[in-house]
Amino acid sequence: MASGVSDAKANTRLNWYSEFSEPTLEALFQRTMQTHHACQLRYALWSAAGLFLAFSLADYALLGMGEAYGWLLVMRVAVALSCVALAMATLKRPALAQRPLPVNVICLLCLTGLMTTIPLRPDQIGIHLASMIFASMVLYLFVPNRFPWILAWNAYLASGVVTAMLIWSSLAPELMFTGLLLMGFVNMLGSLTLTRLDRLQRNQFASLLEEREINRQLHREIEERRLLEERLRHMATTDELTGIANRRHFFELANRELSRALRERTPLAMCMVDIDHFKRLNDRYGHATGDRVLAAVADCCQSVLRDTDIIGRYGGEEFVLAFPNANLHTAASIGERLREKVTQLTLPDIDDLGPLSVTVGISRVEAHEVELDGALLRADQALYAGKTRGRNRVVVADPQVSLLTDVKVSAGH
Ligand SMILES: Nc1nc2c(ncn2[C@@H]2O[C@H](COP(=O)(O)OP(=O)(O)OP(=O)(O)O)[C@@H](O)[C@H]2O)c(=O)[nH]1
Repeated sequence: MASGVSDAKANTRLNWYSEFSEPTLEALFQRTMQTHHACQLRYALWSAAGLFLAFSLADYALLGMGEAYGWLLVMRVAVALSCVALAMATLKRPALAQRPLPVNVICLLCLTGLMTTIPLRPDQIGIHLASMIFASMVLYLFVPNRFPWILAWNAYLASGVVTAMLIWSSLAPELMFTGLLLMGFVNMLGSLTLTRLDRLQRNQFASLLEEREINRQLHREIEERRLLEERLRHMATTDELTGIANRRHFFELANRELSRALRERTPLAMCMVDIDHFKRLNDRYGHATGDRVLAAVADCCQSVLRDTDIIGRYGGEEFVLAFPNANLHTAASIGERLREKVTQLTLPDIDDLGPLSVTVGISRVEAHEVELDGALLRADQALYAGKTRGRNRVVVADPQVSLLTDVKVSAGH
């Protein structure tokens, strides 16, 4: 995690004009800020259009209806219309707010328009200086332009206003000096404020990216841990070879069923299944084939069970099953179905496997029993009886009649 985050940090260095040094990161930042920049530019444009038009009233008051006023009015309307046009365009295409060309054309129009008022009203020095300071602050604070461009436009504004005043207004040297000092202060303050704002925004953006990266990595680690836990749980509860419950897990599930059976006074039958002559099969075909047969028999057993029945590997080639809500008769019929199915079992690529069979022992948990041991022992005894009676059969242990009864006597082999 540390390396990903430190990589992200290394990419967030800022250059002298407070943009990310990494171009792709700067592009991402610009994309993220696009709507905000477009909105900010629109406010600036609407305000500029309004101010330009509003000042035509002041022009009229000062100049009266005449040629100078006419020219001023034309200039003001032209600038205001350009501002409105760009503002409308950014509504449809917010990306325009970050394009140098449209923003700089508007800057040129507004600033030049502002300067043209000087020769037309050369005696209004105070108003010109105030307008210039106001325009300069607007450039720094409200026009979403890149810092070098903003510096360039301020330089244009300052030099233009000074030149115009030198040419058209008879400004006293000390007033000119005060004006220049004022412009210097405004530009210094504007630059500092803008770089500080830019840095703050980008640092916040970088922190957000870093936080997102940490979150992503955390999610990945949580997911990996969840998968690992799932695998461990699976390994702790499942027999690797056959995929059914291992002995410990089987008894956890079977004991839960026993508690339910005792609580609800419902029957619970137990069943032991053992593959016949498995040693012979192992000796003849090898352990690998023996393993495949074990897995196939486990699958076969599972396929005849009801949803509520439980199966586990007891050990070696022996399986243990629990049939909730099943009396001896039901359990015997499931056992018989299982035995029958195993006799039809084949392995796809082994033709001469010979007949497979299992012997099944069945018992039930008696009313007075609170543990599975007794029923398991009786199922095991029934299984043993089945083996001695010739295998490939289902034998039921019924303690009430002290009998081990074959469900159906099948030919042993
Ligand atoms: N391939 C394989 N064989 C196993 C595994 N576990 C136990 N066995 C073998 O299963 C065989 C069990 O043999 P026995 O207990 O004599 O029983 P059997 O040959 O099936 O004879 P009956 O049960 O009397 O019909 C032994 O040869 C064990 O080595 C296993 O996981 N894989």
